[in-house]
Amino acid sequence: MSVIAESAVGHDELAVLKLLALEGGLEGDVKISCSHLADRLDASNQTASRRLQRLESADLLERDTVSDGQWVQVTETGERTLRAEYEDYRRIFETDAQVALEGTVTSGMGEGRHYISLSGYQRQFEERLGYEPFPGTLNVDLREDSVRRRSAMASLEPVPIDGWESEERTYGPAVCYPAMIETADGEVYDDAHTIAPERTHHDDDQLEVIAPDKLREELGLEDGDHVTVSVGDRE
Ligand SMILES: Cc1cc2nc3c(=O)[nH]c(=O)nc-3n(C[C@H](O)[C@H](O)[C@H](O)COP(=O)(O)O)c2cc1C
Ligand SMILES: Nc1ccn([C@@H]2O[C@H](COP(=O)(O)OP(=O)(O)O)[C@@H](O)[C@H]2O)c(=O)n1
Ligand SMILES: [Mg+2]
Repeated sequence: MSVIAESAVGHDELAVLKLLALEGGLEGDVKISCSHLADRLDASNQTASRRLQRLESADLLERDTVSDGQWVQVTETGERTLRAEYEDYRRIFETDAQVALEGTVTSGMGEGRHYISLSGYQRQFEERLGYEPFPGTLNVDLREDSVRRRSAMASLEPVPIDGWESEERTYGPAVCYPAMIETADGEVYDDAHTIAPERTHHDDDQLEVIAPDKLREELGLEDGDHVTVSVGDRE
């Protein structure tokens, strides 16, 4: 059922959702009539009504019908769907903008320390990031919307760290981006980088940050503390 409902939502329905949001549908209920909507869409009343129905079935919209029209409100799922579109346009038009990711500090598996200390990586950090990182990665458990927004980092300029080999084994490459961390108290640390190792035990919801200093000490961070990591060069 939900598959049918979801597949019924295409670009035409999204256009209606956007229109309703423009009329205030995100902030609260807006009152519309099908004929007004049909006018705006340059479509028939039936078409306008069908699109509203599909949006409602897909849980993107809530409706309350009254005698002279209907009250509509864009749902949380609806807002998320619009935001995903917005992120796409951001990626098209805003190259090199900052991507702000939010989450909470968390402990990992204690492996970051080992990898960051290896000379095959250290050499590259000093050369390409300009510092010797504190041995470890500060792990940030990203909020759901930030996990999605993370893909916007693809439009930023990365600092590549190459894979290498020792006598015993090979080590994978990683990608770094310049980053700034801000705590809930407004304390800021500027010279950090995010690091995404190609071989990792973590999923997309974990962001790893490296810096010349121990960030837990510099910023007084403990597990569960909220941080914003702004990724990308400042304009
Ligand atoms: C620079 C760097 C290189 C890594 N290379 C590898 C690798 O070659 N193979 C691997 O299994 N994990 C590699 N990892 C990933 C770690 O095993 C681990 O998944 C990750 O860094 C999280 O560690 P943490 O939970 O201790 O913070 C690397 C991590 C970093 C930071
Ligand atoms: N720049 C950094 C890097 C790591 N750390 C912390 O240093 C410790 C060692 O890092 P790690 O990656 O080996 O450990 P976990 O992230 O697995 O807990 C962890 O407590 C990290 O949160 C930090 O405070 N500042
Ligand atoms: Mg770590």
